Amino acid sequence: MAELTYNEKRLMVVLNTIKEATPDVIAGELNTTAEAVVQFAHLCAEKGIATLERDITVSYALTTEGQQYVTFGLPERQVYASFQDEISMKDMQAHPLARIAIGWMKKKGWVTIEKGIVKKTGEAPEGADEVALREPDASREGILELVKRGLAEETETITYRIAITENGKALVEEGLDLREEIGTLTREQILSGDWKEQNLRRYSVDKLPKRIIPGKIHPYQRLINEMRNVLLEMGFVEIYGEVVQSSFWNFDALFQPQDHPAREMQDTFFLDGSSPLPENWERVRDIHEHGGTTSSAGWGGTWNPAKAQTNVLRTHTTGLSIQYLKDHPDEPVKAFCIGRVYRREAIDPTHTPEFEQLEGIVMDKDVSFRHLMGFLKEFYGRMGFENVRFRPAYFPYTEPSVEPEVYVDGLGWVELGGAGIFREEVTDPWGVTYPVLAWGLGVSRVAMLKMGLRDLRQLYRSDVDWIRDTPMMQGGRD
Ligand SMILES: N[C@@H](Cc1ccccc1)C(=O)O
Repeated sequence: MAELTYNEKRLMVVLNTIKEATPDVIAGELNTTAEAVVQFAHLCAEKGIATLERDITVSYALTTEGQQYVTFGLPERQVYASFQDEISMKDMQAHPLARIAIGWMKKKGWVTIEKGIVKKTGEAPEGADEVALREPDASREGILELVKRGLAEETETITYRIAITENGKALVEEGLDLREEIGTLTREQILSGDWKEQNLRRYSVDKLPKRIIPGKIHPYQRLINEMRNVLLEMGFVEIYGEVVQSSFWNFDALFQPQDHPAREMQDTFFLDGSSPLPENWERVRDIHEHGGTTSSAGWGGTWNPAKAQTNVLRTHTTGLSIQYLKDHPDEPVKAFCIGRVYRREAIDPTHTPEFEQLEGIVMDKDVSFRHLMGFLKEFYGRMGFENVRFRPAYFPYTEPSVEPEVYVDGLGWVELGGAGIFREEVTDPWGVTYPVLAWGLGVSRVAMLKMGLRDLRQLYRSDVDWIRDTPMMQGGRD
């Protein structure tokens, strides 16, 4: 049998003398609370040395309203007694209890009502409810009737009886070590060797504790926080922006031609509203039409301001970078943004119409493509991707453009975003003259790789088991 705790032993000693008692009585003996006694008894009962019987008794008491009727009777009885054989409804209504009484008198068959006259039927025997009003425990049927009417209330009392079993008696007869238990040792007790004399509380080291499920940050949010910290540590400032953007900032300012396929309905969520164009929008128009004051030839054709005003759910965060540059045209600029973007994608394991992007820009005198690759290597390295390489790519707003790839064990090289140096067509309208390194990446893709997910949708489901079981990432920080 498992060791008894000090408290269980004390309980057993008391039980051995009194054999059986309520928790209150034992609590008095042990100088503790009845609740504690029930708990000790429960543990002893599990060991078969005591029994714990639980008894629920239901009792009834009148409510304040019920008490008001004890002396003169229920409302229907009082009103019934207030007239002879019959009374007009109108006269009866003068009685303060008439409103409650009328329905009950009818229901109980004491009266009939015809043409505004209330007539006694001749019989109005005392009901079980009236008996219960006098003596709440006399009639169960009656008291339940009163409970229904809110005139009485039910209260449950739980009583316990604790008794000793034969095994329990035998155990106490054998003798129990009743020295007080201690759970901690002092330095003195250890030095003096006194600990050997102490009755140490036993701990079961092979028992698994109950699983504790504390609140924790969602694994995806943790990763986002981690990325944010990496960039803050690298000296970037965070920028924020609206989810709803004008086509102007989402596309035109980034030198995406107005007939670019990405601007089609099937790729972008277009909204009903529109936004006014910013100051100097004409420069963007000129760039598109003929290159404006830059060395560019532009896209040609006529640029349509109405098209640029149409609102969209942002398809990338790059529109925020260019707006930030417009407001901060002087070097140096090191800024990043983490935000949700929207694309009209069919949902499958690797595509969702909403996902997060991380975007960064660096603008300074003499920064070059090598710096861009250096920044990206540094960032990916801090995110745990040691091997990074770059493949040539195309974006309408950068030149040169690359797609960084990271090496992932088991998967090989995985594309992880886009990067490049903003074209003059993008920077010139806002008076930005130094080179701007720009890059963006899909945060959810990084999450898939880091968490080994096969299905991107897992990040957005409220799957509490997955959230609980996903460990805090290695090297992850808050
Ligand atoms: N906006 C690009 C990423 C990018 C950002 C900045 C420069 C170049 C590319 C995308 O959505 O994929």
